[in-house]
Amino acid sequence: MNQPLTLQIEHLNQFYGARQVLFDIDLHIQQGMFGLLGRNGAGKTTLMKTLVTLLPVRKGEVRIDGVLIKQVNKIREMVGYLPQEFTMYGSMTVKGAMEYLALLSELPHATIKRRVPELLDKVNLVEHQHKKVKALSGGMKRRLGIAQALLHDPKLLIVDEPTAGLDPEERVRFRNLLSELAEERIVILSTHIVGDIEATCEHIAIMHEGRLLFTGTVQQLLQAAAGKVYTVTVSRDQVQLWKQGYTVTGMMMQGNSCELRLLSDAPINEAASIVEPNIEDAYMWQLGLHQGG
Ligand SMILES: Nc1ncnc2c1ncn2[C@@H]1O[C@H](COP(=O)(O)OP(=O)(O)OP(=O)(O)O)[C@@H](O)[C@H]1O
Repeated sequence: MNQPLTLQIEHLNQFYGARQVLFDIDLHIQQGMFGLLGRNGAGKTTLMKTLVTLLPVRKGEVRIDGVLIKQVNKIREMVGYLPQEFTMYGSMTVKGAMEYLALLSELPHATIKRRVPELLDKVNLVEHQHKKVKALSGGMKRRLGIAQALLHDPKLLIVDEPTAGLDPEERVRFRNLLSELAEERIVILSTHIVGDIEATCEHIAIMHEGRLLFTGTVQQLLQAAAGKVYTVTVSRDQVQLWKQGYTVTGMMMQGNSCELRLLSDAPINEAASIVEPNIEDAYMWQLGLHQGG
């Protein structure tokens, strides 16, 4: 009865007019939290919009829990979406806006009465429910965004760049909320912030220029960069030279010298030490592989 949820994306190509922006995307995602990492313009939003049926699939196949994405009405009942630029009725109260959206989603009255308070509680906004939406902080607005995306209890929740502009405390709180929600559904978190992924996702994909560069676990990503990350101390005036020769992932100035953290496929020199990759190094390593660096 309780089969694990799956999202299957096969040979997905996506276009804006004649311009192709996604190339042969193959992804199988299971229940839990999944991180989609990539620079601005990598194609993350396009993929998210495709999954929530805002863009039609012209080439390839997508199934959510076995249901083909072409069954738009069915799919819309299964997905919840918090877009990057999320705005809500600013002069309504938090509770009022939720109820209004629930009405627009044609939820039955009895369900609205039960679910709106439940969701406000889940996202920790009960004490702010009578405030106007425009008076909420950035973090609270995002949490309200999540609450509205959960109104119809979706099996797949998609959150696009949710922590941009949040302070560190709000960011942690928001990530924890997503982890909780992923206990009973698939949550896809799209971000260019490596730390968001590291803290929450076991499985990840890296996108670059419309293609998947990597899919696997965070552990596998780190493993792929093992033995490729070095630290070396150089004098300040040599820093530029080193930056031209290597991908530098960290710099720490110490008086007249500087400790560089850098990526290299081959040993550098006796003074350089190999260190454990962190996720940022590992991400940069994948980008470098793609660019032939
Ligand atoms: N409506 C559109 N029409 C034409 N091209 C578009 C459109 N939206 C996005 N693109 C292009 O598609 C590519 C992928 O953009 P997309 O927004 O999916 O990337 P992203 O990884 O989500 O980046 P960001 O975080 O900046 O939104 C980019 O080259 C972008 O310029």
